[in-house]
Amino acid sequence: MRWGDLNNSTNGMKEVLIIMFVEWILVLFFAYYLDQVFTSGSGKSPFFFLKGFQKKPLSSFGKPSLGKQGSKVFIQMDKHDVSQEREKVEQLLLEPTINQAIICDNLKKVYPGRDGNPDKLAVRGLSLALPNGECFGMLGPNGAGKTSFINMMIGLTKPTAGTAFVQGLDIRTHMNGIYTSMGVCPQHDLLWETLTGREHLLFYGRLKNLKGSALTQAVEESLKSVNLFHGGVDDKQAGKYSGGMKRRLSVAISLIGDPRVVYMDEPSTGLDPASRNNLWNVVKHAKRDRAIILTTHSMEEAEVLCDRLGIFVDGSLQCIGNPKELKARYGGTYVFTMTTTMDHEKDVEAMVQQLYPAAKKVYHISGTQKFELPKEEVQIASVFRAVETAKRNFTVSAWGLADTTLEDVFIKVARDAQAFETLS
Ligand SMILES: Nc1ncnc2c1ncn2[C@@H]1O[C@H](COP(=O)(O)OP(=O)(O)OP(=O)(O)O)[C@@H](O)[C@H]1O
Repeated sequence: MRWGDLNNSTNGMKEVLIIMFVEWILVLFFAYYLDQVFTSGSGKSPFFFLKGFQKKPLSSFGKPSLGKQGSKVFIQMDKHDVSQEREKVEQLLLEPTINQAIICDNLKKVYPGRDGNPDKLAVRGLSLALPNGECFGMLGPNGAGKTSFINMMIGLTKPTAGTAFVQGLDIRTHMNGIYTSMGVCPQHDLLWETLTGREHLLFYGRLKNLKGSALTQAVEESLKSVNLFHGGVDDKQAGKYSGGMKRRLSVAISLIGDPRVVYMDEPSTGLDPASRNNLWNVVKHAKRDRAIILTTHSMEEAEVLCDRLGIFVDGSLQCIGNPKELKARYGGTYVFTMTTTMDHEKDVEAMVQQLYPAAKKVYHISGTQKFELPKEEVQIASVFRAVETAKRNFTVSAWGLADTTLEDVFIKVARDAQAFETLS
């Protein structure tokens, strides 16, 4: 066959080539469609191509947003601090500055429902701006969407809507550029059992473009900083490390190569108190000149390490601020606890009600009761006097008066958000 034979109507080659070309175009579209609908993480609705024809709503910044999950409709009302953060993001997007390490712009993640289940809205429009040198703590109950958020930021999954900018680069289009300045400590250690701690760091150091003596020095400093240098542990296979040692190695990996932005997903899980303190010192030192996003279930860790905190419940930020601000905003109460025998519970309740009629019982289990007392009314001396009188009338095994802790704030915010979710 020669090109000239295509004009010969008797061999039919021209028609065959046209059919192949048309088939190729159709199959290309079909493959693209299957990829969009079935790809893990970025899976879209089977009718995603119709979205372009739908009328787009005007900007949703700062306004309550209405959404639908399965047959359930939810109304998302931003709290004042959260809408302020949104406005800040909006402003920063209009006038970008180099000072911001991370800007999340209405980031959303929806996992398509399978087997008749409704879609899962894991992240419902997160707006957040993080300057260089800030450690931001993300707190939230299990399943709140923290890992889904981090997975989008590190390029493991694609956002369903919205986007984020890391050092000015868009996570949807410039992930390769972002990888060079990013460190990650995942929730579950991703280590090679047969490689030593030192080999892991050499490998990741090379990925970050470190070479020669700079690489050797960075690896050594890194091993020392997480206490994996002495006693030959650096040359032991990671498979033989304890859980705590693996965790410390994961943190060291996330920090090697001087990344500008680091994500740490529950970094101190499974560490004993001494190793945890050591790890906190590493993070405190590291956060001086880089932005860190850290998820944790430990309120103590959040208070020690984070400059600002966000409490994340059911895919949305419920509040944002530094730990002191949050305690002042959501606290406003002292917590009075008293333990007696069960038959004197009523006496304790009567005593508290008489002292502070606005007191609220928040916890009660076999003789131990907790009350929230309005801070502005409480006089500590009168509480002491009332307890002394009570002790003369019945046996008090233990009692205490405490200021609001971050844990109280967390429980309150999570409970209120879940109650609101149930109501709507
Ligand atoms: N690939 C997936 N497909 C469908 N649903 C998912 C997927 N990954 C997570 N989810 C759901 O999304 C929600 C958020 O999960 P995510 O793991 O992000 O929460 P989390 O806050 O990190 O929880 P934890 O503190 O337990 O790690 C959960 O309800 C989870 O079941």
